[in-house]
Amino acid sequence: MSQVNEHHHAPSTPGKLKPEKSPYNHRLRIHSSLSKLTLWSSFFLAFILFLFILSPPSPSASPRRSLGDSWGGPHWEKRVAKSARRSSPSSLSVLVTGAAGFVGSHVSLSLKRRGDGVLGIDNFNRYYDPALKRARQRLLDRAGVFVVDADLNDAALLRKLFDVVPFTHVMHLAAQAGVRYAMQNPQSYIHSNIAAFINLLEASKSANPQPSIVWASSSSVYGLNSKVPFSEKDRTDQPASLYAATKKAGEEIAHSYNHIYGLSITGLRFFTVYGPWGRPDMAYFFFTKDILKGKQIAIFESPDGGTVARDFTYIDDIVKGCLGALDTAKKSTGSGGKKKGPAQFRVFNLGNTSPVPVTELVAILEKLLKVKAKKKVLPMPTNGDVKFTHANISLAHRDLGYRPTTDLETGLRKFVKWYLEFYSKKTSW
Ligand SMILES: O=C(O)[C@H]1O[C@H](OP(=O)(O)OP(=O)(O)OC[C@H]2O[C@@H](n3ccc(=O)[nH]c3=O)[C@H](O)[C@@H]2O)[C@H](O)[C@@H](O)[C@@H]1O
Repeated sequence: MSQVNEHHHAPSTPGKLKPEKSPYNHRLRIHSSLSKLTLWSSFFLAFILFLFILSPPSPSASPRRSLGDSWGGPHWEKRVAKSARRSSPSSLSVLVTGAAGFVGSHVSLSLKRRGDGVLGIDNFNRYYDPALKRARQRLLDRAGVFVVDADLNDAALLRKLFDVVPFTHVMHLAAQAGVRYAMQNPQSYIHSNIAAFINLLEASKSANPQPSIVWASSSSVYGLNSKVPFSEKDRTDQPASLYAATKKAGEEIAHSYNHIYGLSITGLRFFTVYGPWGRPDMAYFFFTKDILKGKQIAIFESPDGGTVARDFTYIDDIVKGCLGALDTAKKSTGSGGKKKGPAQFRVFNLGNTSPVPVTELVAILEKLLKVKAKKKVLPMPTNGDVKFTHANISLAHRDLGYRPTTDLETGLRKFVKWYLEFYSKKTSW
């Protein structure tokens, strides 16, 4: 989820519907009956509004935002608490940010399935089709995960959530993703990846108990690093995009909160995650769409004419890495907003350890879709793309038990199956 703040959560003010009094109603009867009518219809409207505010949001609610989406109130708090309730004291209670996003929805479902309490939050912004996010939300709703429709920059909301639920963990997956979009909308990266993250850390450090935090960084922090495979020890001070720079900044900000407040924080550097329910802004997704439509696709090659490759990582492997990170996270040490001792601080690569050229990705898609792609080879744009990514995952293997098992063809087969079903409209999600 990205955090473009399009929405306000001003409490509804039914009191504003007070009937107006006419100073002339003693003179003219007609005026009198008119003002009575106005009075009664105002009461009626206020009553309807009151009922509407009290009514529980329907699980099959339309993707449109409604007054019922505003947060607060006893019914809302009950829903929040219920969703976050764990099945046993040894289970986790996790606040998942970006829960209606690609990785967020998968992680939320996995946690819920194994008995953890999960509360989601997402701002449903329009970076890509919100209808897909709403479809993921419906899946979550059916599984018993409530997704609060709000922006992480809303500090009062976050305080409220931590008041209602003593979260043991925060899985922070909300972000403005995408490498190339940063040229178009730089502010959205600051809003979501910097400001929202700080807001979340502020709320977490003041919470009692302080949760342990696991969050999504990115392989893009390696930027112009040319030493392969990328190890956590390699330099990450040469970002090639604003997106990468904000993720790197997030890692440094996380360190300062760990140092000052004793928050336990784990950053996960994801490597080009793909799979069912994925993000339509990513190449494998829109290549599939365009190939099926017979539209030309652009395949980037590096400035020296070489292939561009990615360490594409399947969503189920990433989910296992996220759960491994949550399960091995130590407790935060602070309380009352004050550090009581040193806290855990970790960074892991979560990749597949086998880079595949984009040309190969396209060949697999052509095979699975049984359609020849109309390809055009173009020089890689200079707006943030890097030539090559390749993860060294020995640290994640050692500490999280992380071991990816899905190769690109197997994973893309699952993606294509989902894609065809989802967009066939035969299944209603
Ligand atoms: O690993 C990561 O850290 C990042 O992975 C992806 O970024 P990227 O690998 O650039 O993914 P895509 O945008 O799907 O591009 C995949 C490959 O296709 C190439 N590409 C993209 C678009 C296009 O039209 N043609 C093309 O050849 C890109 O150069 C790249 O090599 C995600 O979009 C980021 O949010 C994430 O943080």
